[in-house]
Amino acid sequence: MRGRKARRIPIHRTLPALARDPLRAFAAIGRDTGGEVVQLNLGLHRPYLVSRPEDMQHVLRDRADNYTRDGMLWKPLRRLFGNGLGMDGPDWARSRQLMLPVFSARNVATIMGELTAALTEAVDELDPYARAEEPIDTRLEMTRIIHRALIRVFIGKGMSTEDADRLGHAVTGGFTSIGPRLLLPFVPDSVPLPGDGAFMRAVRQADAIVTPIVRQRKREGATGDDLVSLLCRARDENGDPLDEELVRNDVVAMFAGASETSAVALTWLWILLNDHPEVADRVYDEVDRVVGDEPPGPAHVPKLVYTKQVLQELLRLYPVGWIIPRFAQEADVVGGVEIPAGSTVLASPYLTHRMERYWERPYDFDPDRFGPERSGRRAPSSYVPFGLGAHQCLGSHFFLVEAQLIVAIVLSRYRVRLRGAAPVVPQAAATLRPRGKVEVMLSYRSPQ
Ligand code: HEM
Repeated sequence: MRGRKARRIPIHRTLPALARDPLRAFAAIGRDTGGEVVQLNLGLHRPYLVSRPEDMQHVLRDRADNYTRDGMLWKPLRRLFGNGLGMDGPDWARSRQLMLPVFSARNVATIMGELTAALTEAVDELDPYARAEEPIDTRLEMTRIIHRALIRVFIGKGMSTEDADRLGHAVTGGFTSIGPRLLLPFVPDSVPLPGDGAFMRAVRQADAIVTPIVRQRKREGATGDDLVSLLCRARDENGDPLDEELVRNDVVAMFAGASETSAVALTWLWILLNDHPEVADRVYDEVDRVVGDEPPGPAHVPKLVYTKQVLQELLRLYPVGWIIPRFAQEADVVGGVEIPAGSTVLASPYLTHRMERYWERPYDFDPDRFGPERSGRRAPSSYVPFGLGAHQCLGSHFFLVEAQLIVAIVLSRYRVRLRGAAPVVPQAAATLRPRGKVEVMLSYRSPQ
């Protein structure tokens, strides 16, 4: 099968613009090319950019065997995740198979009570800020709340809240410090780059926290139904238990996949509600109507319909996983364009979600797009915040349920206002996050 050579977006156009404001440059390329597969000329590094729904399907789903997690992003991350869930190959396939039931809608329903308790206790810790009328650092607090939930429902006993926070910092530190290796994927591991030391410290810290828990769980017989026990009890194709390192790798990969993404998405939430008061009013009204004077809990989740639409639209406009890099093992043709073996392919949900062909007024924040009347008209794979195909996010349902609960718990107690008047702009790092610190003020909605 032959295709045409990719149109090259030249270095003088891409590099300065990408360095100044990668997202704006990215969006402009997407607009100009109408979703055609193009090659970015970044000097030594020349990745292919993919965004049309059918091309996303090809790369991430239909030919997932050819487009693997290697090269850009994944090569440096391998040192943190090791083999297993965070990577590719037989260890990944086994771990994914093992973990699928944990993330099923049925299992998420059974852990929802525990999840609500963990989230409610974590939100309680915001009370002193509301009483003292002091701002909270949204990203830090959302991260803390998410860590509390993750340890309670997935890791079980054995990890203290301090260790969960330290593991979270290690993972976030790991993601931040691999920045230079992300930008310079052609530099061999043997050549030191800034950030390497911090990254390796993060890897050692993750080991020091998770490995003793795995050892202890194995010693005690791993009878619980948390994720660590499940992995400790699992057998490989020869009937042997998974080794300690593989269990450690899967726990770190799950924690990393769940915490940074969820915390960043929930930070965007308060910004968007602040910028769109008419949407915020509807969310407050829905929480009041559905939850009333009861403590928010699992029974309310299916009724928080508009809240879910807001979360879905938030992930359309700001897909936290804005690019999903892959490495072409063999030559292929995508969207009529030749992809040589060994190329980096960047599948970009950020661009897919901004294509006018699939989205009316794509730059507007409009949660009604996800209402029952308009959802049915959506083209397949035009909404991909959780990826697609073989590696599609395991935690997407869990995230939406968790976020609906957080919104219900927070908004039934407090009115949330963003501090400062300057508009918040996105920053493209390993995740698509708001640039700088985002602070909010909480005030009680009813007298205390
Ligand atoms: C806003 C929240 C989230 C977003 C935007 C998100 C996004 C994604 C994306 C785009 C992928 C695909 C990566 C790829 O194809 O290489 C992915 C994979 C994954 N996510 Fe999520 N995620 C979120 C929350 C979660 C949560 C809460 C969990 C777990 C509790 C989780 C666990 C995972 C795992 C384990 C994978 C790897 C699956 C595999 O490789 O087979 N994610 N996520």
